[in-house]
Amino acid sequence: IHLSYRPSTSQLFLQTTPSLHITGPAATFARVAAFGPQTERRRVTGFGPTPDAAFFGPTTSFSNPPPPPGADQDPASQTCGLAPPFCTKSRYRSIDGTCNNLERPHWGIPNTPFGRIAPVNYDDGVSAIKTLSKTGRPLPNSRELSLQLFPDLQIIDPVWTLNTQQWGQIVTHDMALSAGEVQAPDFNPPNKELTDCCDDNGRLTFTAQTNPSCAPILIPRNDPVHAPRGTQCMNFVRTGTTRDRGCTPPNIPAEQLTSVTAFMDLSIVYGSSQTQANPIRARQGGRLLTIVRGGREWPPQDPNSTVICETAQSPNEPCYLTGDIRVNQNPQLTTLQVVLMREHNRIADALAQLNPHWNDETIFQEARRIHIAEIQHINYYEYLPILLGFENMVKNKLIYPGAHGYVNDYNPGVDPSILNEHTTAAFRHFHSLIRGYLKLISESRRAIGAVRMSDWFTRPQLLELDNAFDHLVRGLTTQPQDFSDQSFDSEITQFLFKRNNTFGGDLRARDIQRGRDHGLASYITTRAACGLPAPKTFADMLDFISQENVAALQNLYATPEDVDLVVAGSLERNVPGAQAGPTFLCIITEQFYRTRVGDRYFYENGADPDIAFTPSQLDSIRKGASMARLLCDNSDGIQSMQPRAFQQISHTNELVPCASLPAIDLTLWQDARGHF
Ligand code: HEM
Ligand SMILES: [Ca+2]
Repeated sequence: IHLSYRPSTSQLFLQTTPSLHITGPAATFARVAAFGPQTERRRVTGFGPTPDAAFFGPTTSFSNPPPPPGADQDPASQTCGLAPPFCTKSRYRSIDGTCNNLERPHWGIPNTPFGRIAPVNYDDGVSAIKTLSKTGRPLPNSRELSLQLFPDLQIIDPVWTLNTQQWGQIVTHDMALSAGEVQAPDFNPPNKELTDCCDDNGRLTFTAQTNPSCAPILIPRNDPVHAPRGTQCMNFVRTGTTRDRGCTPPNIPAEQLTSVTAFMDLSIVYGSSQTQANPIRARQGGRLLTIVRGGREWPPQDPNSTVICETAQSPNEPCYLTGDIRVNQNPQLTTLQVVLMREHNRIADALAQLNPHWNDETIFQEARRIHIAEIQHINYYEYLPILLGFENMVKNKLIYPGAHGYVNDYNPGVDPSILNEHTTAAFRHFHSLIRGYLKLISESRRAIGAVRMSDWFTRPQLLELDNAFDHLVRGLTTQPQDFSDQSFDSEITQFLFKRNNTFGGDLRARDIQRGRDHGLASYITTRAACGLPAPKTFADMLDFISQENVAALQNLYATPEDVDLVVAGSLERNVPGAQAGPTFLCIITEQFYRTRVGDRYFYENGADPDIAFTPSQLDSIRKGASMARLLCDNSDGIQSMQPRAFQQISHTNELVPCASLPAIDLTLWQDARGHF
């Protein structure tokens, strides 16, 4: 993990990157910064009274475990053999995130490992998937845990819309993609032969024995859905690691690699590499490439459509190409991706009007930069407070409400990499918010129909049928999301990617299995890493988990030390004002702190005048960026929206005409002085 963020690594980059050669005090700083999280001791502090007093106790500090012997000789393990990039200062972010951190140009880029706050936990200490209890017996089966602990209770959220749930998947896809997951159609194109550990009929294959990446989820004998049908397994392929790529010595634990930029930089729109970025640009007017059908703009067709959209009934059916391979996974996700693509082009068209002398590249980069700022603002000031609690965000310096002018909190010593605990455990808790049936809502906000999610996995054609696009957008902002609790919708626990079968996969079982695949530390160890009281017995867990759930855990696990983070984290009572328990809240808060202060291009940062927005531009982004306006501006013909679009319509959040909603004033980007 961060083990090689050490002086040796730092010297490597400093020596091979002439433009960054630093001497004197700055060099000392670079060496210290090279220790990354080890020197950057960060404190997460709590808010308000809660059942878990300790979370609100003095501090939590994240320091990484000491590097194992030999780690110091291995600077390449961080970049997995990639040559350190040569950085020149640029007004714009690179597409792949390189050189965001000028001292650590590879921080936050694709094909680097996730970070961790707690030590690895593999069966063999270095890479084998966790299967064994401390007692030596097998751990409880992932599917069994899903069935026993995460039923479909359909308890709906009284305040927040489905848009809150769905935007979460957008935020996630911007930040992480566990690499080498080749089984699901939503990820890299599958190489079926190599990765079919369990075939389409639910039978274990020969590959399951020959491919060490196979870790199929076995169907328990008492499975009410799959056992009667004779299903043996669900496919599961392990995530690619530093060891798979041969860039870690045998005594260093494997770390999973990510495929996208860690930065909140709309890599889902613009791609995480030049190879992804090139085919989606129009190379004209700074626009993204679109196809016009039915008088509306849609993303271009994925050349690999028969693989990516495998449920499509003909190769001519729409299957979109965007910056993210998962775009076609479910209709609501695709809806928001189309909104974002159109928003780029809307901004680009306005800039082109205002600045006829700008070329394609300038318009593209300026539009991208404004778009990213807008989404960062929505994420930090409108979306995240719903999940993390406003007070918590203020106290932990994730937001500065009421700030005028810049917030110069960029810290080059903070590694913006995504924490494994965040992407593999904590943020997946919000799979609990998913609703299986998506309402289609008219302009007068009446339900005119509903679609079943599992009928439309990897089939984005739905968006273009009978004006469904607007109906889906209004559905997102009208239908309540599911409550944040231990209930997971059966559309994702019994029917995930079911294709033409009656039943399908189980996302919760996959979350649990993935946690073991990634060698996540146990629930107890992770609590300790967060500075929360670590239960020693099952009874100790009663302080933050209900009696029924503790009893169920005790029934399933041989010892408290075996309890998975993914499992017990989702059983903790929510912290008041937040949508997760103390452990997940700690992890997610830490993540979004790093994502903010580890991003040199964060929109509120004004330290570098070549990068910063002008104070009036920043002011306009703060006043004009909103989820409501974003949806209004980029739907086909929606006329009205409630101002707080993550929140249900109510007498304090009534529908208003779209045109009356505040907007970013793009005339502030008119280049009168030839400045840009
Ligand atoms: C709307 C329907 C959704 C579906 C069908 C879905 C499906 C999936 C699937 C299949 C995976 C990979 C599972 C694995 O094999 O490990 C995944 C990963 C993940 N999902 Fe979801 N998801 C949905 C929504 C969400 C939402 C709303 C959130 C959070 C707010 C979320 C957060 C995550 C995260 C953090 C990961 C791990 C990403 C990575 O590291 O690769 N998902 N999801
Ligand atoms: Ca990104």
